[in-house]
Amino acid sequence: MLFGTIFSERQHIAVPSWLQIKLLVYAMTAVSRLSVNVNAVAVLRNRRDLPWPSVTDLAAIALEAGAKGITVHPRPDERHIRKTDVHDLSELIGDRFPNKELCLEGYPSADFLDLVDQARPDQVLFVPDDPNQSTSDHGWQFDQDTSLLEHAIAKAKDWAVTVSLFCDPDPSAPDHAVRLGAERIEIYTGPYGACFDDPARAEKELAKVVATAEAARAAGLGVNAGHDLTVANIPALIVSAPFIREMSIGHGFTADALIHGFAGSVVRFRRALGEI
Ligand SMILES: CC(=O)[C@@H](O)[C@H](O)COP(=O)(O)O
Ligand SMILES: NCC(=O)COP(=O)(O)O
Repeated sequence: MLFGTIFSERQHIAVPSWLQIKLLVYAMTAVSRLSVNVNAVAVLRNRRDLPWPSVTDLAAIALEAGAKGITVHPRPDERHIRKTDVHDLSELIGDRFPNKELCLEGYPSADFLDLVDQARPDQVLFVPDDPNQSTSDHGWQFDQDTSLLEHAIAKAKDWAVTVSLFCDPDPSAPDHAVRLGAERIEIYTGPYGACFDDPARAEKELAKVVATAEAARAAGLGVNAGHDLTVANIPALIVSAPFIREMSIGHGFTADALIHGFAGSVVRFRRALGEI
């Protein structure tokens, strides 16, 4: 059979069998690509002046269950992740999970760069979010943001932190990221994730993400993807771009974990990624 169907709970996308075989080979040799974003755990905790649910305890469960790392996106108003969470997570990973990774996401303000300096995560994702934005919804406009990014990237490099830049699904973006000296990009997958009830549109959005991923790989960048990824929409993406190194997943992961538990959802997402 030339084509198989990548099944998901809500989406079905036909992909050639050779791509599925390629994914299997990658899966057998790769470590996990799943970085669990725990922003939503902090949202829940912050409803009360109480320390539960604990961001670090749930992060530990995810790491123990096989996630590659933890991602957080502290926002200037600390509406979910607080600076103290970042320090606690950095300590957790340093003390108990030295082979796992912490990724910090944020707009490269002086305040955020100070936090990166203090926490020294494995990776930083610079995102062009303004402080009032409810969530991330676009990548960098590279022609406008050059000097801000040059400054931030130079700092992160001094601290030996891997730099990733948040990019729209646009194949021209990776060249800008290379020119600025970034090591990776994270492709914004929100438009793809928003097509959960429209398979035809999902295929079109997926094609843009994959074209961008391929351009990034050709330019020598590591390729990450994130935003609104789910157990349902990951399989078609990973089978089309099996070289993706990391997917950071928060909202969809937490929704899934409310039903299946944090450890159970790590297994479900790793299965969607073809890793187990
Ligand atoms: C960079 C990105 O894609 C975002 O998804 C972000 O990490 C989520 O932020 P919120 O949890 O504040 O919506
Ligand atoms: N970088 C994307 C991320 O960390 C999580 O995004 P989402 O799954 O909460 O949309």
